[in-house]
Amino acid sequence: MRLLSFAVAAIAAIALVVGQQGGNAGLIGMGVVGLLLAVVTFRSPGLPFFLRIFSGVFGIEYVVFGGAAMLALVGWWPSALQIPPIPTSLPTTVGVFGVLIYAISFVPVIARIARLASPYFESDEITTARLWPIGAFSIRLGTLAVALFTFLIVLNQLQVGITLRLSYFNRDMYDALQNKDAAAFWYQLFYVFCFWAVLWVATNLIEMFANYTILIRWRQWMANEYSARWLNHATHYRIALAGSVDNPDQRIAEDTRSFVNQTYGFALPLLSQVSTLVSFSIILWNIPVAFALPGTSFEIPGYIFWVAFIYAVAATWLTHVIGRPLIRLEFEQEKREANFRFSLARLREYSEQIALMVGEPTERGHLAQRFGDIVTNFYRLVWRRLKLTSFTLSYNQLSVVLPYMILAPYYFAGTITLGVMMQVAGAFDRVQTALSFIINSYSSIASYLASINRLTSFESAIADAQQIAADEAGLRREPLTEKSVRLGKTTLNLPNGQPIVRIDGLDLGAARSTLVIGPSGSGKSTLFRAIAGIWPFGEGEVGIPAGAQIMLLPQRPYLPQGSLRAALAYPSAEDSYSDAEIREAMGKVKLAHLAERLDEIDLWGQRLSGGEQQRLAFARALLAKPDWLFLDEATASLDEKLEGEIYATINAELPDAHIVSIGHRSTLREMHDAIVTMEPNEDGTFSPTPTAKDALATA
Ligand SMILES: Nc1ncnc2c1ncn2[C@@H]1O[C@H](COP(=O)(O)OP(=O)(O)OP(=O)(O)O)[C@@H](O)[C@H]1O
Repeated sequence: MRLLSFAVAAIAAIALVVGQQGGNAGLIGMGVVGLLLAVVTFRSPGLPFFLRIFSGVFGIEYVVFGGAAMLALVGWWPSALQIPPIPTSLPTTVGVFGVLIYAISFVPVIARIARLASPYFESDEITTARLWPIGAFSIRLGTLAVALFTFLIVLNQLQVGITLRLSYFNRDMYDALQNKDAAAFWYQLFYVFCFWAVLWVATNLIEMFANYTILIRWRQWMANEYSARWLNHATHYRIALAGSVDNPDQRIAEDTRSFVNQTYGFALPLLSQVSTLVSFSIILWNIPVAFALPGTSFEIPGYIFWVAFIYAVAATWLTHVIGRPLIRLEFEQEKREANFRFSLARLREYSEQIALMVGEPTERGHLAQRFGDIVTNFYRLVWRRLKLTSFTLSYNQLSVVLPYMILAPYYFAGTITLGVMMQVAGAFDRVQTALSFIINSYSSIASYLASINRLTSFESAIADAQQIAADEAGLRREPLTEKSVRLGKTTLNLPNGQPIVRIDGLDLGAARSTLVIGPSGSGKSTLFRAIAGIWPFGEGEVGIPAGAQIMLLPQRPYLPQGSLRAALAYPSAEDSYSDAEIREAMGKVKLAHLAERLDEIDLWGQRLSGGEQQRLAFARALLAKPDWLFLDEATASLDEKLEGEIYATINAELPDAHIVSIGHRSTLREMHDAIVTMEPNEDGTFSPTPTAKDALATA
């Protein structure tokens, strides 16, 4: 912050010194200083964190660069566009300084936007772009994004220039009308207006296309990036365990979309508003109307400018006060909408179970309650928006007449012409709209900020989940050189820290097959989750044979959307196995009757019986040939005879694999070489303890 304030102060001081001497040269000087600053800050890795955080699209260098280029341009333009030079006296510097401070008040939000946006603009991925007349070419994604964005900024600035030029057309046209000068009037209309108006339309169309292109590219990248991070290292599971964020699906689908759309919908207008502000302020500043402070002969320099400035700043502040609760309300609204959608999706998923239980009335009540939540918050939102709109509407109405109220006395006294009065009214409107940009877009800013908050908290939840995984003090997975799964002194906890399983040493490699038994809720599945590496809560070490392939079959297998072949090959790709391999595996797990439907696309999770789904999971194991196979009640839906046959098949087909099962049936004991029982401890936890088969038989 200190560095930024220093930069602003430096620009202002240089403007003051050089500006006092050199008029337009002063502005060009400011521009040059700004450009230098931009070049220095441009992604220098050695810079302090505060400056580097801005090295994305909204990087401070871009803001400084944009501002500087604009000042240099304004300094140069007067001769080209007949704009009077900006006065370079002390009040001007104070004014410039004030506007910059005003802009800096947005820094904290900009910092958060930058954090979310910069990875895209720094991406090293290579992509294909198409540009007329060159055609397709390869380019770094980040470079393309920066190029497109820069192009949009330039276009945007050009549009501000055109508006500025049109304000002079406005003045000249009204003056021609007042002077009844028909030739000048038609000249203005045909030669001046037509040219600039055509250019205006053309730039808008080009901007629109470039805008949509970057929007969809950015959104695609963000959705891919968030999905990847969410799926990486079972982060999605850990986030759900920790319960730290609601509806991650909404964040990946909805919030990335609104973030990208609104970043553009907000950033580019913001930039053009700043340029508009500077250029039209110059017009206002130079209006030859004087206002002496009452009782003195001191005339306020740039009187009209100050009226517009103070009027807009005061209104912006009021809008902020009235509209601030909208941010929280918008956040809440998004959350409630997502909850409602999620309830509907769950209903669809568990449709059969609900229909069997005749749970529809309860579900209807549930849905009505969820929608009721939406409505309650919606009314709060509407009420707050009404309050805000009543203020902004009144404000906008007053803004139409205010400049005329101020200028009319000067017009009637003959100090200014009709053309000047019309131009000033236009300029006043533009300056105060630019300054009160927030006023007119507070509702959309509120939902934008809500999206930013949701994405930021999603990012930190992902980071937290990854931190737990990497936490040295927690549960660690260690690669072992020998072929064994071994746990030393280890404790497994619930997410709230309460211990559930204490292990004093457990070697699952001692026998080829081991059965884990114990009371329900004693932590058998949690033990498997810890071995699989998805349970992060606890302390100690879980030794896993290095390079070994471990497969875990749960009681309810997951069947992805798509063909039966894809379900069988999962988690490998659909075409990973030959047709013959798949059919053979199906035959071995007694699913031959489904072989003809391999390429049928269906909701297989709802089509197949529980037992068929479990056998399908065994076919997966036969195809994948893991070194270790963990079966968590994976045969619970099969009758005892079929269960015995499946175990026999697995033993025959995967003779080198270690098998560890959880199961309650006593018949399972015969199919395993060793038994581990979850024995209760005095503190309510359970400990896996090797048990002799004979002891169980006599017990
Ligand atoms: N995500 C979670 N959050 C809080 N508690 C959990 C979570 N997962 C499991 N538990 C609790 O941990 C305990 C052990 O659960 P686990 O599923 O490991 O038991 P289990 O021995 O496999 O039971 P069962 O034989 O009934 O399948 C249970 O009391 C369960 O309620």
